[in-house]
Amino acid sequence: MSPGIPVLQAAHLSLRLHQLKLGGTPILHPLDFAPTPAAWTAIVGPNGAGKSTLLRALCGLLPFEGSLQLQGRDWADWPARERARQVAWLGQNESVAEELSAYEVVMLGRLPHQAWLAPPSAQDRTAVEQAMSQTQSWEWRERALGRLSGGERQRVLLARALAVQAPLLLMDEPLAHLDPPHQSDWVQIVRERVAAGAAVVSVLHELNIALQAQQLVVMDGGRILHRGAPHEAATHAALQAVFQQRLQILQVGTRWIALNT
Ligand SMILES: Nc1ncnc2c1ncn2[C@@H]1O[C@H](COP(=O)(O)OP(=O)(O)OP(=O)(O)O)[C@@H](O)[C@H]1O
Repeated sequence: MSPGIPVLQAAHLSLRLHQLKLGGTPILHPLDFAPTPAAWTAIVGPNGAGKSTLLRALCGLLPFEGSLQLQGRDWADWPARERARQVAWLGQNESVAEELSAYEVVMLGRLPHQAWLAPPSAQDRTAVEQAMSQTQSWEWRERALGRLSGGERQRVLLARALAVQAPLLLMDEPLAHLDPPHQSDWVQIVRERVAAGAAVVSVLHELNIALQAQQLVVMDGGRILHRGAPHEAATHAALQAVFQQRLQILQVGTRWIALNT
């Protein structure tokens, strides 16, 4: 990564249903977005706010209007394999060949690093083992993905995203199916990635986890309504507004927590 150049920069990015061949309704109104370097950004907002659409557009999975640059270079100008080394993606309800072993699934994260048809290198195997150890999924490495529980499967898919070792990590509802201890482990993994210089962007419904991010992006109606730190009164006000004033945000020790009311 070149210093001073944003890892990802979306300018005037918008998306209408006709770009999905469905009409002309705007799903994302023109917005600018650039994840803070070496930081964790959490995107939050009510159902249908456009969070997943934004994240999917940011990693090139949806057609959009506007500009998207990865490390200062237009998204479309990147060779696909090179780009895949720069951006790791964990989607919602991803379909993956269920008969593959957990190890094989995580190794898919190394494909952008491998020469065509070449066997995995020692470096690939180390990256996979590290990622599976981090998500505590190593012990079921030989089990087929389709024979894992929802939370176990999610930890394998998280390991696949980590195994890419990309400077930008985009995750859509990464905590789905994770129990509270594994949610805390996820936060720890994100902090380690950020300490190593990565930018992490996650869409989260778990506000108490999102309030531990460095930056919150609050969305509603296909727009970004607010960006700010979790301790800022303006961030609390934006959260309360988009969630119909049905939240109380309290400080507990050094942390902020949201209570449903
Ligand atoms: N392919 C599609 N066809 C029709 N409408 C769509 C499509 N994709 C998204 N939408 C609509 O766009 C809006 C934003 O959807 P999106 O999935 O981005 O919301 P979200 O903030 O991630 O919601 P949630 O919290 O419920 O997951 C919603 O109203 C959704 O119904």
